Amino acid sequence: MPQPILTAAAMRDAETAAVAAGTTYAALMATAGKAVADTAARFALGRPILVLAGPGNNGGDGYVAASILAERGHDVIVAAHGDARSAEAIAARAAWQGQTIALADAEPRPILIDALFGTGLSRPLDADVATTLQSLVDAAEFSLAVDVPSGVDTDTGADLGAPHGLTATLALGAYKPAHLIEPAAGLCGHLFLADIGVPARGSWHVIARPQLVPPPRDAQKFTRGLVVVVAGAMPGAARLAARAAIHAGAGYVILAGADAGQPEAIVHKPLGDPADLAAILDDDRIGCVLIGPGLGRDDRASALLDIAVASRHPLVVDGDALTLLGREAPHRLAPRADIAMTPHAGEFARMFASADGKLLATLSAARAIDGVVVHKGPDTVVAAPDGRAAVQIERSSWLSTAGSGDTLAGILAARRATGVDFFGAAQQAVWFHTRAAKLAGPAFVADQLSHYLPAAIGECL
Ligand SMILES: NC(=O)C1=CN([C@@H]2O[C@H](COP(=O)(O)OP(=O)(O)OC[C@H]3O[C@@H](n4cnc5c(N)ncnc54)[C@H](OP(=O)(O)O)[C@@H]3O)[C@@H](O)[C@H]2O)[C@@H](O)CC1
Ligand SMILES: [K+]
Repeated sequence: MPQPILTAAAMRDAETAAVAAGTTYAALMATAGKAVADTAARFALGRPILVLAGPGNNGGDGYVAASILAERGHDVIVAAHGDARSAEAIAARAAWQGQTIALADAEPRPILIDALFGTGLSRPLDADVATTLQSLVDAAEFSLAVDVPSGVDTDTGADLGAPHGLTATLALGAYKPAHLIEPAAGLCGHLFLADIGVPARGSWHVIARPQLVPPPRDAQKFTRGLVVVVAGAMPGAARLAARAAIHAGAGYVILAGADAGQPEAIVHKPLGDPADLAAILDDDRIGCVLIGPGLGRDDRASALLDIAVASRHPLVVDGDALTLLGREAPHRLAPRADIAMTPHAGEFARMFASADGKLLATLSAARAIDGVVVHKGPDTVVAAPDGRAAVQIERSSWLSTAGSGDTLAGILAARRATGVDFFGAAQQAVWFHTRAAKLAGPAFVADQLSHYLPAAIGECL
């Protein structure tokens, strides 16, 4: 099973369930604190440690970690902020035998453990706390956030005054949205996950490496998956998408409305009148249609979009087609089942409201169109209308290049055409896209991405 992603409330529920099943909150805190101590010790290499301990159970984890590290012979000082509140945090603080100073008096030390606030943060950090925390992080050689960086909203990933430049974050028990959704994800540094013995389940998870099987022995090009890519005003974008589709496992790719270019295996079909598209799409062998990359935004583009929406095949809507739909997206796509769209942040904002953070906004969009929404970015979210969501954890910032989105859309169409449903196909597409980018190396051109897709697929067989 891929790793689940839990909100703060869901994590608390999981802890409550674990306690009902026989453990105690104190035992959970002991396990969490030990995980923090183990991780800090790996990187401390004997250097002096400063633990910042807040008033809640995050601070409690910090006191436990401080005690374990001191017992192991490390030089540890705790800087406390606020009185411990919960019974477990009070006990953890009482058990700490070493030096305790006030946060305001803390001097930098090479190793910093940030246990000020965790999933219980309920408002932005006070300005003086944020300033002190930032200066201690800046001066540290290695800084580790306990559970989440202090000052991020666990559920939305909003920055509520968290420090920039943390070296690492140790997620306790399960990933939370803040570990994966920007801007909080970018503030975590290296991400580690500690099992604290709390069984965590949910309908959200991180995107894992796909598991594929080769085509069956009796496979032929049409059963492997027939993709139709519709070209428009800027045919280069559709060509990139078609190339990605044929490298991503589709058996047959038709580029409607543009010269195919390379590779020759892509089949070109001319589109004189938009109505020609209806004839091309009248084919039961088609496994997926992609419309949008370089489509244009004029009347002809809109007519092509209407024909694609009216077709009976699984449909990927991307690029210009999303801008054409705008706020009308839920209405114009209402007659459709089996649909996926791939907006970047700007296209998403033109179609849907974005309150409540990226994860919830994408889930609500998926419900609105009754289809899968792939909300692209460094923190791509794939959401299904039934409430399932998957978030990218492997990343490549080199994917921020022209044609990258066209390539993703082509991969998605190919994976859907192989028979995977859109929720699964979208996760595969996001994974292959990122993996191909890593294989391509730095500063690649989007045209090159397709060539690395077969190797990425090969890693999943
Ligand atoms: N349950 C368990 O056994 C386990 C829990 N674990 C650990 O517990 C963490 C969650 O603990 P938590 O719920 O106590 O929340 P946490 O963030 O430490 O502090 C909340 C306190 O801070 C206060 N406060 C909030 N915002 C503030 C602000 N801006 N400025 C000032 N104060 C502010 C808030 O006050 P209030 O909002 O009530 O006014 C409240 O008093 C979790 O992240 C993990 O590390 C795991 O180890 C597993 C075992
Ligand atoms: K923290």
